[in-house]
Amino acid sequence: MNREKIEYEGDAHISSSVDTPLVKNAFETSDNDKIKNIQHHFSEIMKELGLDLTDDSLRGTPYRVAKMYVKELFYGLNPHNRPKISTFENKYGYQKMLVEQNINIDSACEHHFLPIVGTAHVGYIPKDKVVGLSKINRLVDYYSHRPQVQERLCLQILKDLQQTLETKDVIVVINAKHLCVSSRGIKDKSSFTTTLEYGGQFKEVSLRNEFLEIIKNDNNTF
Ligand SMILES: Nc1nc2c(ncn2[C@@H]2O[C@H](COP(=O)(O)OP(=O)(O)OP(=O)(O)O)[C@@H](O)[C@H]2O)c(=O)[nH]1
Ligand SMILES: [Zn+2]
Repeated sequence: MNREKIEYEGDAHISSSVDTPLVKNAFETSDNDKIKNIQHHFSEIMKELGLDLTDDSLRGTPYRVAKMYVKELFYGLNPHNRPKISTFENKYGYQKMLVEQNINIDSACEHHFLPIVGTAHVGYIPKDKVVGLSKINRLVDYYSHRPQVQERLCLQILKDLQQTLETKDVIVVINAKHLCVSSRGIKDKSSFTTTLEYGGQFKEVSLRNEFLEIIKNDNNTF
């Protein structure tokens, strides 16, 4: 069996209080073994539901679901998958706000394992470092691909960017729809959830309002 030992030390870039809660040995099992184990358990769930696993359309589903969990939906649980964030010296001396808007959010609710879909908007005021634009989107994607609650997702993105950019002057807004609210339970199709977290200069109402004015045309259709 191909086992690789990976020491999980939490998200090196964020404080432990906003780490995703994981059991200590979460990364002692290789991806391949995780897929094999989840495949087994998911086929038991399907059988329990009365589904015929000899049917050619259903036969591959336990493997498909297992691979999707480990490699696609929850790849962000593995700290080795954190994107490499290249930063550059702020040679041009840009000192105003930079806003990366309408970043796609594809996440999953940790209470029901149902999708959370929406958009994130990230603003920051550079000090000595600027970041490659796409890296902000990549970081949002990484933290989204875990079982999440929206509040923690917002904080994880904020803390990581504050650490990476060496400035507290960061703001993160997420607008998202939770399928656990819209497609089951209360089945409210119209509501969505907004979270915002910020630090440094964004504690000032006027700067925060400037940011909120810039993002107000969020053309989110969910
Ligand atoms: N704060 C927060 N709550 C969330 C998030 N995603 C889902 N939830 C909520 O988690 C709660 C779980 O509540 P429970 O009462 O344990 O579960 P439930 O019986 O399925 O709840 P209902 O959805 O009301 O049927 C629900 O109210 C969800 O709406 C999130 O990102 N943040
Ligand atoms: Zn949920």
